[in-house]
Amino acid sequence: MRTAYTSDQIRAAELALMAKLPEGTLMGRAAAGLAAVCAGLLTGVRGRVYGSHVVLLVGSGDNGGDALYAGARLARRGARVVAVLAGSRVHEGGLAALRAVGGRATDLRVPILEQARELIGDADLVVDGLVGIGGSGALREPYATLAGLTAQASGLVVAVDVPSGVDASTGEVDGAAVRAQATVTFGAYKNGLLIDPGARFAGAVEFVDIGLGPYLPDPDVAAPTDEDVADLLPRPGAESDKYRRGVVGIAAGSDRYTGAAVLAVGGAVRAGAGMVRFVSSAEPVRLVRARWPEAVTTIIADPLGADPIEEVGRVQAWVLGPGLGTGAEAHAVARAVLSAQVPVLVDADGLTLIARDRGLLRRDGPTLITPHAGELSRLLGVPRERIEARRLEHVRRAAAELGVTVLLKGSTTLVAEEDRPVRVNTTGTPWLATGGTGDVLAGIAGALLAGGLSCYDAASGAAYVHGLAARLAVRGDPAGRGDPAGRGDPAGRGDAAGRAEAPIAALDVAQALPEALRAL
Ligand SMILES: NC(=O)C1=CN([C@@H]2O[C@H](COP(=O)(O)OP(=O)(O)OC[C@H]3O[C@@H](n4cnc5c(N)ncnc54)[C@H](OP(=O)(O)O)[C@@H]3O)[C@@H](O)[C@H]2O)[C@@H](O)CC1
Ligand SMILES: [K+]
Repeated sequence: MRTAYTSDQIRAAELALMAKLPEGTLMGRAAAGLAAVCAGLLTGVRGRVYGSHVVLLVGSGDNGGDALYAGARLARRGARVVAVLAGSRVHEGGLAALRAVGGRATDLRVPILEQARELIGDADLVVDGLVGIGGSGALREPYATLAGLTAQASGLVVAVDVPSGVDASTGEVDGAAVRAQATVTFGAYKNGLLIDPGARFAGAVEFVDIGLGPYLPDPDVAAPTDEDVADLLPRPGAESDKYRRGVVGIAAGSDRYTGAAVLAVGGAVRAGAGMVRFVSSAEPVRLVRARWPEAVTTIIADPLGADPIEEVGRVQAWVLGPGLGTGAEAHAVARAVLSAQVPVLVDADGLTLIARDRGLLRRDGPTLITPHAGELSRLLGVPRERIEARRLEHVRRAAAELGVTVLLKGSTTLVAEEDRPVRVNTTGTPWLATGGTGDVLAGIAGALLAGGLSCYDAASGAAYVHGLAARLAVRGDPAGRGDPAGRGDPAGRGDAAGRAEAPIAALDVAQALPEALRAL
């Protein structure tokens, strides 16, 4: 599990560790790690460090100090290093170290932005040491303009600890921020490096161990890895039969919306459900039977009757909602499904129904909801843009207010449950933003719930394999990866290895699931 922390958590751990070490030790470790990463990148691009132009953007705190000491190390290897002193103060020790090895600082008599514009444009490497975990709120001037100027850099941009302008604790970006190709982070991951929009600004994250590990508390956020997900996925044993592997019921589709049902059933079948029981009206049942003969289907004879799902037989978990519709009949089906005591996943139209009738959530079994920002907006009465900008805050709020497990879909999918670290999904690709992929995800998570996983594990496991399958489908990449940042290219142009990407349809994701599961 890759764990991440808030600024306050990191600071407390640093204080405890610092108390045991001579002054300056931690900054020394941080700067050495930062310089090593920068040297490696420069060597990769130019063949050597010697003679390269390096510009340090230096704020008034220790983040600037790290940049200065790292700059001194690069200057010792022959780089031409200039520090842009942007703050009212500067880390004196760092500046002295840089000057001692021939590094320069900007002339304080000439307007800083004038000098910076030219320097940044010509640099092989810009090191962003404006603010780190001490930053709060939108960047003030001149930092904001300097951060904006890095977008015009023709060379590499490397952020120190966290890109300036990204809130390290939340990933929120309020105004200008540095967009880095790489971020060198010290001691532990910060939440903002994993959660969008901040994560998009960080580029590839390089971790430098400064010995903080034993002093860190329980994490605030955690990102499962291949091994974590492989460990939690149910695997059939010799004793398994279809019932023990888990029967998932899917109540989805309507005569008007049939595709969502086919996709949700596909997700469940391909993710390894022991059996899928599909229940709906006649037309979706006909189409599901045609596409997935594995599913056992039931046509609801009387949606408004006493128990519309009475005929369905035993299931260990339900998926409710994709394409279900939002009328009186859909509401009656939702009420019947939610009155079962097994885990229920609520998605799509099911979310519209519970937004209108919160009483549906008062139930005995565990509930997992899987909204995107728009659906969560209706559930919480908060504008969609606000949710997109503050994903961590709102996924937690939804879990607390609704008393359910929440999977918030989007560019970084988050899973929240009260009193647990928020799980962040690191697989996926921007190509997943296409109709129907959410229905496949619901089917996968339903299969995992029926297989006995908790809502928390089923949601994060499903998001992970769904994202891996999507990458496979997009790239034809047998390992489903090939991207050092572990993320798709935000511009959707291709991964770091230059493999071409192609658009995918939701069914492609379902079809790629077995290969994704094999790759784990
Ligand atoms: N502690 C450790 O053991 C280690 C810490 N390490 C490093 O220290 C970093 C933390 O250093 P830090 O605490 O000095 O804060 P930092 O991030 O440099 O920024 C503080 C200054 O920024 C300013 N400022 C704030 N918000 C702003 C805004 N919106 N817009 C503009 N300015 C803003 C504010 O300036 P002021 O307003 O006071 O002039 C404030 O003084 C950490 O990220 C890591 O890199 C490593 O060396 C490893 C060991
Ligand atoms: K920074």
